[in-house]
Amino acid sequence: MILLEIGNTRWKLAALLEQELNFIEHGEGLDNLLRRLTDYQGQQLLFASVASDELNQQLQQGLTQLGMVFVQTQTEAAASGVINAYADYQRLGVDRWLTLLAARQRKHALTAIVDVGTAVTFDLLNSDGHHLGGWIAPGLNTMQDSLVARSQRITARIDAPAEVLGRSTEDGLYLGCQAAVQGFVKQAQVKTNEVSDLPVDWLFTGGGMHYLNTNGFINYEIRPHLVLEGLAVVAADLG
Ligand SMILES: Nc1ncnc2c1ncn2[C@@H]1O[C@H](COP(=O)(O)OP(=O)(O)O)[C@@H](O)[C@H]1O
Ligand SMILES: CC(C)(COP(=O)(O)O)[C@@H](O)C(=O)NCCC(=O)O
Ligand SMILES: [K+]
Repeated sequence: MILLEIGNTRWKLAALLEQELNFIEHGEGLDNLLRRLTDYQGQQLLFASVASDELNQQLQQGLTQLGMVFVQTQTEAAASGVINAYADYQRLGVDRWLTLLAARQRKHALTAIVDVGTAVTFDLLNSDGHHLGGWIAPGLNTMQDSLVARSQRITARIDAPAEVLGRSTEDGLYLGCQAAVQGFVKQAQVKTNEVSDLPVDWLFTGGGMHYLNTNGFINYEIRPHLVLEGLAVVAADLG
């Protein structure tokens, strides 16, 4: 079965073969995705998307044209040993939901999940499988973009400067936004330690995960494909 995650910036594709997850590729844009999927014509596909209904419809049309049998998975109130914290459970992003399902399979312990993508999110899952809730903030590029859009004299750079303090607008903006992401993660650690005295397992995922400074985190893992791992859990339940 083919697994697909549609994030706000990138799609990620994997193949599930006898319960083993094999990452294929990530990319941007629906056209590129559908072109890539021509290699998998006629296969079964399970996908999750945080994109607009319009884009999801275009995707579904494209999948039908490729002869693919597809299922779109959505956030649930409870599944696979995880209980969603939201009163309005469907509003929890399906990518966040899937990271919770993946975390629960891994270990029954207090687990903190940080996804560093278009948004930066933090979610806590306790050892009973209760999702305790979480935080959402703009990610690095989203923060840069918002200041570029809302000011007159600010421009952004894409790649990381080799400095600690910016001596240009672009460097200062990048470094400041990066510090804000890092501060979000540090504050998540402070709050988590307030919630529980127990040791906490940290799972970091998302496009920016490799750039996080993990000093001060003891039990942590970088899991690049945690959302896809969650899709594999759903796939196993589908049978
Ligand atoms: N050094 C970094 N620090 C924080 N975030 C980063 C960094 N590099 C890239 N990113 C973010 O990663 C995002 C892409 O990651 P991804 O997990 O694929 O996002 P999404 O799931 O939202 O599509 C980009 O939008 C970018 O903001
Ligand atoms: C918070 C998100 C924007 C993160 O998206 P991403 O950065 O992974 O593209 C997404 O999970 C979402 O649209 N969530 C719905 C709101 C919520 O989770 O409460
Ligand atoms: K994501």
